[in-house]
Amino acid sequence: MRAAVPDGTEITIPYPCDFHHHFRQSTLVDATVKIASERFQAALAMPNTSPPITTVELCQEYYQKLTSAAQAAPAGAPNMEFLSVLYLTDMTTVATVEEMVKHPNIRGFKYYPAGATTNSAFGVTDVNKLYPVFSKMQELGLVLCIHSEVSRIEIDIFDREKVFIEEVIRPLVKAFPTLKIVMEHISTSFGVDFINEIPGDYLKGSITPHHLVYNRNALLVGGVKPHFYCLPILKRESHRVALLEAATSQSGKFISGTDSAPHDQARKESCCGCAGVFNGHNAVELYVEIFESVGKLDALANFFQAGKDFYNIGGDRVMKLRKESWKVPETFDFPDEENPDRAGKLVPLRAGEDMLWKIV
Ligand SMILES: NC(=O)N[C@@H](CC(=O)O)C(=O)O
Repeated sequence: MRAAVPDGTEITIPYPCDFHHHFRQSTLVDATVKIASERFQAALAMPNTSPPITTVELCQEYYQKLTSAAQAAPAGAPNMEFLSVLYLTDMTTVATVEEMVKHPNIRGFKYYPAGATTNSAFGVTDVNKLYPVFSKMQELGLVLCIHSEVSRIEIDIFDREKVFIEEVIRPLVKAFPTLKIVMEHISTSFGVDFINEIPGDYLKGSITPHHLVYNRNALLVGGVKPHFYCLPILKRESHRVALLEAATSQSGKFISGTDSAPHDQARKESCCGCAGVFNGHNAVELYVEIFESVGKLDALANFFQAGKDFYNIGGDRVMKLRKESWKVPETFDFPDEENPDRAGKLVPLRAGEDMLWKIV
């Protein structure tokens, strides 16, 4: 254990961005945007809404909705920037790539293997058919964000990232060496090793706070804890340690992406609970806390800046944080998306527990 810095210590970091955020749709948007705007200069909005954002038109409608919500938010950053990605399907065409590049907020595609996670039923079933799309993306400098897990039922849930790397990503990177790719929310040492192995600046890995702080014991020891269930699923301790070494390595290959994924409490605490951790309210503070725990506060700047450089987010805004504890609420009251007349609740990550760092 490293010596912790004393209470009251202040640090300054590049204003964080979140390169993987689920704002959801309908009644949740105002609340998720308000919370995110208190912490992030820019956020990449995930397109696995219901219905999914598969066209430029749907994307721009959603972008307007997010932007209006940020402007209406009483606190935080009214200038918060939203980056958009379209949901890649088997039907996506080269013409769509040519159209989307005309809109500066649209940065690329999100590739969900069909069946891999929440609202991924319209995702990709045959990656080879999309090679012409990737070729055009490479030519135009768009980003391919990938949920890097196979979804075949015979593959163990803890092995899905490892298998996907060999079956899909390695051939993809070989075929398109200058296509900008983000392996999102990597969860294993296999993801870390693969990203480190590929030279150049075209392949990045985003890492969530929960994969840095928790291993699968948080989910499974002492009873099943559904609020720690997410995809990719939390892995064993050696993988968490590898992720933390990667995030703090200052290599510029690993970037911030919270995967804040709110689901109503009733749907999480269920006999078939859905995947997703809600951390939009404390993600930055968690990154700081875990970097501090290994004596690597100095590496925060590289971690946050690497993603901003990759996605060309300019500006020299900074964020100050102080070592000062505060308590995370037990729940947040949110309208229920599926039944707006019902008062929904979200259970945040670290519900009822203390955080060690506070945004000044
Ligand atoms: N991470 C999750 O467990 N869930 C995400 C989808 C995703 O990013 O995989 C969601 O939309 O709920």
